[in-house]
Amino acid sequence: MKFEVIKFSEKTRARRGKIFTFHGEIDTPVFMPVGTQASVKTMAPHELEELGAKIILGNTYHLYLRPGHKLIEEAGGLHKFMNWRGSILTDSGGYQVFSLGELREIREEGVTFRSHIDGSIHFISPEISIEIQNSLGADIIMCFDECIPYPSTYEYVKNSVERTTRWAQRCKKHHKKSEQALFGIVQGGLFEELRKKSAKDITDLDFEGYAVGGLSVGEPKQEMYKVLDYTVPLLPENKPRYLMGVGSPDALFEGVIRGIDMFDCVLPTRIARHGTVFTKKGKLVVRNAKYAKDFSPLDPECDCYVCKNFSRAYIRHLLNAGEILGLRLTTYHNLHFLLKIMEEIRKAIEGDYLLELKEEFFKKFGYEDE
Ligand SMILES: CC(C)(C)OC(=O)NCc1c[nH]c2nc(N)[nH]c(=O)c12
Ligand SMILES: [Zn+2]
Repeated sequence: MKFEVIKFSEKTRARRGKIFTFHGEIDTPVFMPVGTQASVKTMAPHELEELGAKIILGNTYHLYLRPGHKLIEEAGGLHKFMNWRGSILTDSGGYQVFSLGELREIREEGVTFRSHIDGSIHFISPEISIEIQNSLGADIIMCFDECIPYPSTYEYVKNSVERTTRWAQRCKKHHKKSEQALFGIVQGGLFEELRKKSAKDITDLDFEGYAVGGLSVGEPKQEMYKVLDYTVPLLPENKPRYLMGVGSPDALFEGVIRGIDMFDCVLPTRIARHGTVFTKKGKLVVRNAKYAKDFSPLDPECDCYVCKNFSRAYIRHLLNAGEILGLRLTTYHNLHFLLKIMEEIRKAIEGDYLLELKEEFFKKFGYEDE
């Protein structure tokens, strides 16, 4: 994997860059749609390509439990199995074990947990996580870390961060496949001293990219931005920076301005399935009765396939009738909306008007500016 910064923004820490993997070029800053179980829910690969998605996420935890990483390896790896021609980043399972699996035990060696699917008992260690990600064959893989719950005591966070660093060391030692780039993950909760210690210890291990983990876990957004203000500058300028689990429109702008290059979030696809879509003028709950006879597009300012061909009334009907097409149309539009924002952000960095774009977007979307 190669990363190039093409342009530094003058008035912010934003950067316009390019990541080169075996599966193509990725313009940054980039939003990565989440395809947890080898599918970005309701979207076919050709639709993701139409939308301009260049990299998607897969999850070690889910794919290990079902259908199994060995099966996917026999299929020729995750790209082949799901017939996705772009790039893939797999998360290490750390976060998912803590949030989905019924956690049984965290030890230095690794984590024992019950599967959320059938209750069977499993054990994942840094080494096993790397082996699973090697079998899946993603272009970018993540260290096995503990995503610390919020809120947590200083003591708990300190011990956890130190173990996450030892786990990162074990991941680096165990990772042999150079065609897969291994990223380190910085933790530390909301404690500045622990974030700085984690950033130093993880960057000292020298990875191909760095993620900021343990944010967007329920803390106030302003707290998250503060952590980024003092953590991101400690990460090498010539490596990609990835803010995990973050992706509401405002957080994308705030993260880019603070020097983040990569984002992932289930939000756009999840709220789509619940009938909420993004528009330039804010969120719109299209399954709401008030749209029963609204024959205008989801977002009159949107140029996506859905907004050019279908009305709010029709999509509302589909959702209320439980028609799967409804989920597909809201998902397609929300992904277009976020991918389009990232395209506008990339252009704004190139033209040095990122802050003006943010101002205009926030005002129209209805975000009260801080
Ligand atoms: C609650 C949501 C998912 C919104 O955010 C987070 O949990 N944010 C943190 C996060 C997301 N994905 C991760 N993967 C790993 N390995 N470690 C992490 O800390 C995280
Ligand atoms: Zn649209």
